[in-house]
Amino acid sequence: MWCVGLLRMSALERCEMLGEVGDVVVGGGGGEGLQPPENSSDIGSASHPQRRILLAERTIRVPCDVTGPAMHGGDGGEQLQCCAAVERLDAAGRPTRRQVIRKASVLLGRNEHQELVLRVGDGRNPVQSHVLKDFKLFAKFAKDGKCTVQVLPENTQVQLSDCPPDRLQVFLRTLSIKHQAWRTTKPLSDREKLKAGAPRSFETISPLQQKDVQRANELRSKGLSDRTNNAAGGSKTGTRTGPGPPVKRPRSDCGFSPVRANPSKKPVLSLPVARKLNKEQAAVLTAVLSGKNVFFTGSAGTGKSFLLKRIVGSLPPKSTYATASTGVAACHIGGTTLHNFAGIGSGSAPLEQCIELAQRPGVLQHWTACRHLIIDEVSMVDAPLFDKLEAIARSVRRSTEPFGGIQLIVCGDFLQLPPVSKGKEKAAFCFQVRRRRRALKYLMEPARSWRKVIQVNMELMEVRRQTDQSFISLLQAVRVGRITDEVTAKLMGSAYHKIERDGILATRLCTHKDDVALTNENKLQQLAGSVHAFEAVDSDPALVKTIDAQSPVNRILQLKVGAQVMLTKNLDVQRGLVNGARGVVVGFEPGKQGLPRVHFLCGATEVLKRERWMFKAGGGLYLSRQQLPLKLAWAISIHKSQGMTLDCVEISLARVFESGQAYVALSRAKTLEGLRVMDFDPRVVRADPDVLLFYKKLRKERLMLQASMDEFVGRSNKENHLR
Ligand SMILES: Nc1ncnc2c1ncn2[C@@H]1O[C@H](COP(=O)(O)OP(=O)(O)OP(=O)(O)O)[C@@H](O)[C@H]1O
Ligand SMILES: [Mg+2]
Repeated sequence: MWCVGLLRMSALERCEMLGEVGDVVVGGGGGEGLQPPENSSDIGSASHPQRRILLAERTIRVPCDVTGPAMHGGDGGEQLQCCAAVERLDAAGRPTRRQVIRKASVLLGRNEHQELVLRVGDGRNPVQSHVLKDFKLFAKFAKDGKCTVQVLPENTQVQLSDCPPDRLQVFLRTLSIKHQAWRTTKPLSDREKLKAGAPRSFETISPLQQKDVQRANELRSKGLSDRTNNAAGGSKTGTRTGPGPPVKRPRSDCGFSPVRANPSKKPVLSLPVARKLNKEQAAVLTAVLSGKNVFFTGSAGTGKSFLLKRIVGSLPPKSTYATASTGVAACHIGGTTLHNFAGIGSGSAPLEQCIELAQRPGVLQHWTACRHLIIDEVSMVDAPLFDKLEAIARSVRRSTEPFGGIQLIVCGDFLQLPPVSKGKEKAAFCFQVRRRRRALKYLMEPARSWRKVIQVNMELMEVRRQTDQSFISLLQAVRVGRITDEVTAKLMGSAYHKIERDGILATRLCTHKDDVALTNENKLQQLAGSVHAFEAVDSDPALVKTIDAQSPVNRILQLKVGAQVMLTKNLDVQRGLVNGARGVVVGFEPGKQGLPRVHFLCGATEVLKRERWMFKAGGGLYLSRQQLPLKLAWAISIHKSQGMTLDCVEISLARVFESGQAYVALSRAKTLEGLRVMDFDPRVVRADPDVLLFYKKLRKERLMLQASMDEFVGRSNKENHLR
């Protein structure tokens, strides 16, 4: 069965295989963790399902190993595609000669003497090989896809840039751990090498395994660490590794988490425990890496934003723009708003004017540099804006291709919040256009640009936010507006849920934002004790409005003991200190800063320090805000809660005004027990009929395609059998 074969195939072979079956090419791995695939023994078994999750247009068979591409031979941490600059340095460390390879292929391997070698090629031929014995690693900007390896005896440095960040981090981990594990073998002297007379060879390094980590750690505990433990990270000034004098302690820049609790007090290296993508998510990543324009959808909590972050980490940063329809959603994926990217203000000006705005210095650079445009929460992007962006892209990029040839990666759930309507007219979703008809007032038709641009539609089915199957089913029913008596009874019954614990009250989700501000202000005022105010430090105070629009934290945060708060950043996922975690302020530290001590529902009590958020502003500008990662959480608006996962919520649905709004509110809760609906009325639950029709059509197309594919697969299986 071809599924078994895939496990042992190279990326290229898999591309060919998939190209044959479904015309989808598997790209490089996305650095999805370093563990061997779970249940790897039964992956190839006959019972393992070949998954097809496409809604329409194409059918992708999910190769069985795409959940952890970084772990598999030929597709993991041993190679990079990026831009490389190789510089010769003089004695003072100044570059004297520089060779730039824009589309470089960088490989990690071993030569005939089993030495670690960094090989830089132009895709076809190796151009340079550097033995990594004594080198410095500058990995501070690994998260931005950049690093430098300085090879000391050669006085050469290799600068890598525009690497997919996730992949670079895996590459650096592999380099560091392999380098340390290699120290168990005594290096040959030049004389010994000559004597050995081995023919020149290069073998790509094997994927990183637990035994490599173990060996590196054993060496550390034997005291060799003084010389070697610095390969783990990097710093501004570089981290020297190799037989030099002891240097700085490692940092965690390239993804290492040196655990400091071991008895010897030495940092321990470990394989990263990155949360793996499930098969559906991995299939989407595969489709994206194949270069297709992809729309993926799925109900609330299926991990769309989680996956988008991985997609961002798997694409070259210089040409990838992560955006979302709202500032809060953009912040979840570390991106910017779509409006900000486009540089066309609100986008309501006529097309010609918008094209002019998009050609302003700084803004034009976004449009020309962009090769991959990511849009999260696309349900809130209206059709005129989408069509306009498509036309702008063609115009400013001087291309007749859809969206000017930019690869579009679009995600969202059209059964959640719709685009904001202007006036009384219902706004059109970006997959439809409004046409005036005589008999009917308006008729929605498929939008021209949506159909022209989107090549692959996929749907994530596995809900990750909730685990209780009956609650998941309840939410699915609400999503499509099918409210049974059982659903009504459960939601009405939730009004009696006691969800307060340890002084932490439920967050009220409000339909209108005025109610939010009022509730939070009043509740804070009602608390006894003095106010502690924390002012943000903004990189550019003149652009406070731009920062406010994208920041998940306010410029001024006022707290008192007893204030209900919510974490706005993932601080420690393992301990439950995640974005949306609920807590209560229990005190303030003594001293000038007076940092707040917060007790969280997960049980942890933490003193919170300022965190930094970075935002991309128009004109290629970066802005930042430093503030405590907290916001008042007596109340938040349903619109602001889109995309969030919340511990304990209280909802009043009486003033719901949008279809999908009730579903968004209810689906923020992780459990039914953590939810209290004050006044449930089945009439407030509405699913937009246009969206239901759109999804129905996509599913129908998928089923038709699947049937024809089944025929094809059945025939080819039979033929194989007969051969
Ligand atoms: N593969 C995964 N492994 C572990 N956790 C996951 C995975 N995928 C998603 N999650 C978790 O599931 C929760 C929901 O994910 P996410 O917010 O990305 O869903 P979503 O589809 O974007 O939801 P919404 O439509 O509400 O925005 C998050 O806590 C996320 O960390
Ligand atoms: Mg999301």
